[in-house]
Amino acid sequence: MIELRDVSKTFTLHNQGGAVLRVMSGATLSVAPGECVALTGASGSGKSTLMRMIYGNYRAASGQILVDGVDVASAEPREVLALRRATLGYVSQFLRVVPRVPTREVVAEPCLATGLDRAAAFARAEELLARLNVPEPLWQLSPTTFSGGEQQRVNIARGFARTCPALLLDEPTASLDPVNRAVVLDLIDEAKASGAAIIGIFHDAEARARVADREVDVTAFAPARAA
Ligand SMILES: Nc1ncnc2c1ncn2[C@@H]1O[C@H](COP(=O)(O)OP(=O)(O)OP(=O)(O)O)[C@@H](O)[C@H]1O
Repeated sequence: MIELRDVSKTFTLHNQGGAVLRVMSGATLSVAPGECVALTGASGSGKSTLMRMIYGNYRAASGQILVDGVDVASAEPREVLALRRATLGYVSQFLRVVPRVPTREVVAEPCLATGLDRAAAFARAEELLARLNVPEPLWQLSPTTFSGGEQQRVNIARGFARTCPALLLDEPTASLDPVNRAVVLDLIDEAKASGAAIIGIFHDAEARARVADREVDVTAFAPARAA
């Protein structure tokens, strides 16, 4: 479902004299449906960069990044957007809040975008908000004024609202209390059981051990130093 072939990445810092940073080369990785792979490696080794390349936020310098057969590395922006709508989900730690949109709708939106009818999309949103202990009186309000933890749980509810065949998780349990952390781990298990191919960054070692089938150390993809 997710397959990386010989992917490399360089950053060109235009505002710093055009300095070129080579951060990755030869990244090769394959994740099957129902499998969860945890990215590991020291800080700065490229875990987030790899994830952002798969989601299409960063452009790979070379190589192929196949998600459900679409090569994100060479796809047009509109193809990447279509892939995100239908196939590829991303759960980060932070919610991008759109003012005036009520929480219930923020969570239901990915389901509505895939054509689910409103009643079913809102029912799913409410189920997730309840499971993640977001108080019901808040559901009709925009999450703009919510606490950090409430916004994070709204974001997780949104990320798991629809069943994505491919799912990227960036620290999904970071700074959650034990009860909500357990809910998130259950949601990950459920996504796996429904066939999602998952790549995650989990600094929480216990969470990683519980949900990951395999670990991939991205340090192995560090570019060889020039002589
Ligand atoms: N937008 C960017 N522009 C320039 N360099 C970047 C950019 N994003 C990341 N880098 C560089 O790429 C390297 C990998 O960073 P990345 O954030 O992917 O590491 P990480 O393994 O996720 O680290 P951490 O565990 O600390 O979050 C770092 O050296 C970083 O400075």
